[in-house]
Amino acid sequence: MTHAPSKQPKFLPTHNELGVVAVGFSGGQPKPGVDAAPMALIQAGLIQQLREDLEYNVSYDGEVHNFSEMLPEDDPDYRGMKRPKFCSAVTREVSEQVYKYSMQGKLVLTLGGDHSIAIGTISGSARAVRERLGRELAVIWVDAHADINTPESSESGNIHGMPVSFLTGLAKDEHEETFGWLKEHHLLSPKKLVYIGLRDIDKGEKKILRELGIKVFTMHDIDRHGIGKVMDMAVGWIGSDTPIHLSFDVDALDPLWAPSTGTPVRGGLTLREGDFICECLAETGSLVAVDLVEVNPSLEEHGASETVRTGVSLVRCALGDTLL
Ligand SMILES: NC(=[NH2+])NCCC[C@H](N)C(=O)O
Ligand SMILES: [Mn+2]
Ligand SMILES: [Mn+2]
Repeated sequence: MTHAPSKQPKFLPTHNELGVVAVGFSGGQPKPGVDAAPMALIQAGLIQQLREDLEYNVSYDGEVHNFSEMLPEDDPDYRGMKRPKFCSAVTREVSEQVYKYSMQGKLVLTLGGDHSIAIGTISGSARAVRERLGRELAVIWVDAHADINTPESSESGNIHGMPVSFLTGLAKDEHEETFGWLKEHHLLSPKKLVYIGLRDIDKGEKKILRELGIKVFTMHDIDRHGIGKVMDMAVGWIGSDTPIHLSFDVDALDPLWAPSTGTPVRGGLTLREGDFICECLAETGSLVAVDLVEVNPSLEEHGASETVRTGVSLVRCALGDTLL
């Protein structure tokens, strides 16, 4: 295994074209405020830093999309899911935006929003990577949670706890307006998925993770092996010849570093461990997309600026800031 930073990315035609999608969406869970995260991150200087310090050529339409025009008149619970039509419509739109940037050979950064938006980001990049490169996408999902409930296994009905089940095809729906738009070319193989940081997994999710044989590095594994070894194993599992989408839920970090998030869980990653995960993935040269989700500046307000600062740091590291 080599740790040499690759200047030329493996799956992108240039090293500095970045497409940014700002998704002010909170409908995958009940707490308002997570929709304000993209603006908070941008106001903290994220995009400016990506342009000026990291020298990315950033494509960004200057808007945080809140998708209010997509709010359905009537959106009753369906199969236990809350706001199914709204989530489906928004993620479908996000999928198209990510797909377009990715087809242009740009690295895609999506700022959420709650984690349900990964239904859009990952389906868009999986499809683009298939069409542009003829390859299957791998996903590194960094989170306290597995977010792999099916509508039926979920105890909360919150769709931000379900994205991975829709993305792997474990959950499906025949109706276009409730995720039926997800087609084969949008999907991710469970063999190409690696979790890091888990520590709050629902009973039903444990069963699913075991049955699908998904690679999981829990906080216990990180304590046992150290984050360095865990990253070697994670990257080794994926292989050096596979495009990678990083989906980073800020609640993977300990609430000490990221208190302002909807479902905090104690006993998480340190800021350095989080940054290190991002650095290792930047180092692979295989990243094609990055999501940062679940920053909620209206929760634990005294910690909001710290959480935003953490988010900025994670994104900078994923985009190569700390590589020589
Ligand atoms: N993206 C998140 N923060 N997800 C938390 C999910 C919590 C719980 N497992 C649920 O399904 O409701
Ligand atoms: Mn989480
Ligand atoms: Mn999550």
